[in-house]
Amino acid sequence: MSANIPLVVRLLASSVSVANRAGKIVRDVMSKGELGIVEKGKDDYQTEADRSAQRCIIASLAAQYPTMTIIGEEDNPDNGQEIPSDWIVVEGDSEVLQLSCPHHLKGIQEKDIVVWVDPLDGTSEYTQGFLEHVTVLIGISVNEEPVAGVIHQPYYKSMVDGEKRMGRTIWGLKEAGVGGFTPAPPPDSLIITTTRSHSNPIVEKALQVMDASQILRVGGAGYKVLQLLEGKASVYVFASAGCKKWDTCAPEAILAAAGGKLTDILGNFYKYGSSVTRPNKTGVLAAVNNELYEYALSRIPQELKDALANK
Ligand SMILES: Nc1ncnc2c1ncn2[C@@H]1O[C@H](COP(=O)(O)O)[C@@H](OP(=O)(O)O)[C@H]1O
Ligand SMILES: [Mg+2]
Ligand SMILES: [Mg+2]
Ligand SMILES: [Mg+2]
Repeated sequence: MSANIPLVVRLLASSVSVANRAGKIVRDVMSKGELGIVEKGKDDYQTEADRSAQRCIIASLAAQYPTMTIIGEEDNPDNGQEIPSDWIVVEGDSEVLQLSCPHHLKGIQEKDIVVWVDPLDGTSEYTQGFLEHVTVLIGISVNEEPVAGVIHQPYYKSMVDGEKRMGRTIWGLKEAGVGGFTPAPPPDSLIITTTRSHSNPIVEKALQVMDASQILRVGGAGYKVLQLLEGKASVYVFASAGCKKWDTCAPEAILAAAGGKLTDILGNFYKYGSSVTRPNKTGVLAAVNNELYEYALSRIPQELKDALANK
């Protein structure tokens, strides 16, 4: 890769390529049928696919960007095993390498970047066979702010030049654009997307106040933001702790690159520096444009905001 291409663009190109490789690992683990499920906490699981995909992504990025901070969801996923050499991906996606870098990101160095890796978002759905909901997320933050990201969907089916293709990779770079999918306008009526497997009474209360025509309950922060980008849902509402920085970094960056917004339920942006706490304690609120976002925020009652902020 040319050293003349700005770091952020090279890193996004590397992230697209390695997310594709990680997606193949996710499919291979499922085909073998040995998921190796570990219960990390209540309603919180890890599989061999989460562990292996994370090892692939972190080893590949660390090999190319040795001084950069990379934070993955899973703790100690390697268990002392060596990484297969074909899991190390070092070439970058050629289309992304052509991107013109926003001026203010041109001088960014490895020390200014934190990469947030969710090797498999939607693990509950993966173990239950809702495979379309599963994504691989790589979020790139610069000085605490998400600026670029990748959402890879390993089980997305399409036809390319008359051939069946499995998997697709959506990317975004703030102020430069998005790719890997066809953006669509939001639906005509208000459709909310929310959690399928992590609800509670406050989550439900925040859905009721939206006065929506439909509520879609699907897995993963990545998949919910894809539904916003593709015009399948108007707003993503999750009034609960539970999501972490690796769930929202890539989706927030791509949504912002597409003109949208992702914050907590109070309307505040999360920060993504290496020392922040991992949990997104005050929930998630997101939309593909400002009008929908402001509508949704205006519907959240103060007592609900207080309930989340004071938990
Ligand atoms: N109550 C909770 N406990 C643990 N994880 C939660 C959670 N609520 C949300 N999450 C995490 O946030 C992500 C999106 O959740 P959801 O599908 O419910 O919207 C999932 O990421 P992972 O699948 O990567 O762990 C999920 O585990
Ligand atoms: Mg998890
Ligand atoms: Mg996740
Ligand atoms: Mg995960």
